[in-house]
Amino acid sequence: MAVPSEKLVSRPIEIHADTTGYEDVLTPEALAFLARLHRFAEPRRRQLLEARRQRQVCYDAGVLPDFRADTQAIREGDWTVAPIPAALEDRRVEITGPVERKMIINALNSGAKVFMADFEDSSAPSFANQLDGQVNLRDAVNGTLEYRAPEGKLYRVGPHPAVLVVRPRGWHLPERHITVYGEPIAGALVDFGLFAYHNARALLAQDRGPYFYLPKLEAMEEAALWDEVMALAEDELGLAYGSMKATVLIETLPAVFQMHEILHALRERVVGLNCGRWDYIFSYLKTFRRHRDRLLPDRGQVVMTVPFLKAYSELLIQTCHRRGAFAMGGMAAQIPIKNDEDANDQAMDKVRADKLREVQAGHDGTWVAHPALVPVAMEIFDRHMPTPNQLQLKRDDVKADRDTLIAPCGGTITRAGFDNNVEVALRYTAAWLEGLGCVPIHNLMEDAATAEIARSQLWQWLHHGDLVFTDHAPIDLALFDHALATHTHRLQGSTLPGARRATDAARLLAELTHADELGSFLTLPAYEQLA
Ligand SMILES: CC(=O)SCCNC(=O)CCNC(=O)[C@H](O)C(C)(C)COP(=O)(O)OP(=O)(O)OC[C@H]1O[C@@H](n2cnc3c(N)ncnc32)[C@H](O)[C@@H]1OP(=O)(O)O
Ligand SMILES: O=CC(=O)O
Ligand SMILES: [Mg+2]
Repeated sequence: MAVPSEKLVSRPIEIHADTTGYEDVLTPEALAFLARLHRFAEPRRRQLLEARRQRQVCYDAGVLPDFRADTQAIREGDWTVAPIPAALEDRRVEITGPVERKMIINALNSGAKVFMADFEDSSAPSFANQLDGQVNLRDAVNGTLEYRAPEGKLYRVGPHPAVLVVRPRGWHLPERHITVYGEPIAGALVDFGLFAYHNARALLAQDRGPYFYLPKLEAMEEAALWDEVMALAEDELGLAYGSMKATVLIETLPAVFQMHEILHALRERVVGLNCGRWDYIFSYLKTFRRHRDRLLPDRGQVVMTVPFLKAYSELLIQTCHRRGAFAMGGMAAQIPIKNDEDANDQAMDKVRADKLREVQAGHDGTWVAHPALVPVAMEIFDRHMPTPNQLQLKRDDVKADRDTLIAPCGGTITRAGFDNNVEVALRYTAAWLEGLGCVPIHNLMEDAATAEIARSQLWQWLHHGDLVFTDHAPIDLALFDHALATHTHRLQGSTLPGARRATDAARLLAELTHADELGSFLTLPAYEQLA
């Protein structure tokens, strides 16, 4: 008798988790919709991830990223993106945050123009976090979102909520709790698909729409896959072609060389590009992991005015405005500092300076991580951007060539910078394993992207041999092991987020840092251990 194949024994779509409370989200129809998206996208998604690996092999062999020869006609062609919907015409300040119930209400009420609801950098993607997020967002769209705090305070969405834009996970992350014929479905499709299935029609009826931020793309083909997934979803849901809108984060080094191409691939639905500066720095580190001449200094020194970051943000503005798309700025990591007025003033000044640089460069809007920063950023953009956006500012003066976009970054590696990287990478990973995707550490917002920078820098500094600190002391693995043990001990004995998973996080970080190769994403091995 023939042995039944995997396809015959496993059911088309299965959930490997407790679904109590999610029955209205995980309906048979919604799951069938996810299965269709999966069957359509999965083979290509795998090819695209393989193409990323192949490109990295070339970079490791010494090849430098560059503009593509085969897409020159797109870069030089005369075309623009489709008109931008009225609800998104003024996005001067956008607040971002996890899809947690109270925070969604606070973000919608924050006075920001847009709320980017984040299933990605600020979410530890446990099944409960991602599904609770879907329930919360569905309630927000239906107008039934409320939250009663343990101390009794009732949270409700006010009369003028920010416009909702949802960020699904990147193409690389699987959702192991949902399988199709035994194969995990992409996290990106789960976050996008469930949100679209339950909310797209309702949003369009409210003069808003199914709007998305697309993270961590590395090539125009990855954008094209999103375009086709959205077109399929529109077709399945009976929506007009192009009604789903996308803003793409340019947050990888390979993608900066394909910004025209990415806009072109999504031209019927793209609204803008965004400078995802933290992942971009991480991507610079990863792309050049074998290039000793492009090591980065302490992450505190890698600010937006260093040549490679300045060139990236200005080229993004020029590219977007040439195509009629918005050029969104990024996130300053400062958050309000309680109980220290001077330190708080200094932090707010840094945010103001960052937002001033952005608006004067020609950005059409910016990001903040905390409601208290909305008026700070708003004041700068209102003063310097009297129009809803700056599409008219073409920035034809910008000349960002390949060499500037990958220019080495001067600076120093200090003991304090090394130690801070160990502490942040450990504490963030430990908090993430407990289910928290964004944590304040030393008064800075730390999320998956900033933690990736911290752990990649450690790897880079430790695997290029013979590097020394500013005081000439050698940077070596014994020092790392010692710092890791010290911070693990400290975290274990504290009441900080992550205390319960400190040992697991330390083990993971030690493995990643001692490994001969820089791992592609911290969150991939960490996901195996996420409760
Ligand atoms: C690289 C990138 O991808 S950036 C984008 C991803 N990162 C983010 O989105 C960061 C989002 N920010 C956050 O998660 C939070 O601001 C943190 C974790 C950094 C700090 O949060 P907290 O420690 O709760 O800050 P704090 O105690 O000052 O909060 C005060 C109030 O503001 C609320 N709040 C803080 N940040 C946010 C936010 N981003 N959105 C909505 N509400 C928020 C808190 O819920 C709290 O509400 P309450 O007074 O009603 O209880
Ligand atoms: O997602 C934003 C970033 O800076 O990374
Ligand atoms: Mg990012």
